[in-house]
Amino acid sequence: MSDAYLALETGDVVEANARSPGQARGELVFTTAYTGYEESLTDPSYEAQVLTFAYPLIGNYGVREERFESDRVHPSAVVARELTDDVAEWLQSEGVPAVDGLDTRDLVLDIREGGAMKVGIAAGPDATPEAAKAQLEDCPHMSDLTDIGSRVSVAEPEVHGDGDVDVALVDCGAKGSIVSSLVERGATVHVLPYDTTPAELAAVEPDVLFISNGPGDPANFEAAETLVSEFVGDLPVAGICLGQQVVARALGGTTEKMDFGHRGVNQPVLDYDSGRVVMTTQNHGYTVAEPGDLEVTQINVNDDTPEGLDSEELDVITRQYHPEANPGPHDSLDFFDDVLALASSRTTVTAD
Ligand SMILES: NC(=O)CC[C@H](N)C(=O)O
Repeated sequence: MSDAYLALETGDVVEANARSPGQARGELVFTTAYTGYEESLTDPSYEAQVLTFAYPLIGNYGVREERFESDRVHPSAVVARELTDDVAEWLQSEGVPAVDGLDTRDLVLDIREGGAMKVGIAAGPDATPEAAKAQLEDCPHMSDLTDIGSRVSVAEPEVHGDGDVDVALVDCGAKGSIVSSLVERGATVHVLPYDTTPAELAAVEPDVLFISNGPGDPANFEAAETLVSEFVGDLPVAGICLGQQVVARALGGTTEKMDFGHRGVNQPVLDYDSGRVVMTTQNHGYTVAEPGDLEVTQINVNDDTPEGLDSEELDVITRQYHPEANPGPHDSLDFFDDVLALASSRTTVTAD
């Protein structure tokens, strides 16, 4: 007997098994990643979304904290064909509803055809279809979550590492492995709140301004956009995922919502300069539509959307995918070397 219900925007109610009880709502998205469930579930970019795993078995190598990208689970609920007990117990302890035992192929086709949509979920002994529908009715649009940054950012600045290059990482929901990728390469990383002001940024005396990944609509990260507009040209600027979108918007570009986005660990990206295609990890539902003052240097082979933007004149480099590769292929880790090289060459030029 089913003890969980998913109410979809299509009007369908799907029955499932409750693996972690509770009620939730959010934007229903899917990832095709077959590994990396610990990293995905702790990625702050999934805040306010309900994450469906297209791969049928999730949890077959346990749950280990070393692989977490932040200190909590961010999707508001989790959907899979089959969750192992390890993952179900972890989600229960985090109070995040989870369901399995449904045909996730159908759900993924619904999302591919109808686009990312709202969902309401009710799971557990008292769950009813009506409760799931009530959750759906209360579900806001992603773009209406205007202060989503406050749910995922540090409240106070933090410093990590003790290197020669000072990176100001504006935390719009940063993954932990972005910080560690920079620290491992010899940076001091100043993790700053998403609403940092230009004066607060200047006080850090950074060598590079780096805008992190993060959840929701990039249009809702106006403070970060202001930082880029104010400091570009004076400081090298880098960004990952939401960071690329914010940087493009600050430099005269535009962003738009995609139908169902890119979420997985095998998204092919063509680099125009080298002619090489690399495999990348991705998690985004918005894309840069117009790059403004930036040049598109990399594109997604599947749909030609911009994956890398650059301005040699302004010392800007950004990536739409996740070069920190947690989880996922390590093909693009050299992005972090490129960012730090930009900062070091700037330091030398200024000293001369
Ligand atoms: N991983 C991210 O930074 C996601 C960026 C943005 N929230 C999007 O969905 O496109």
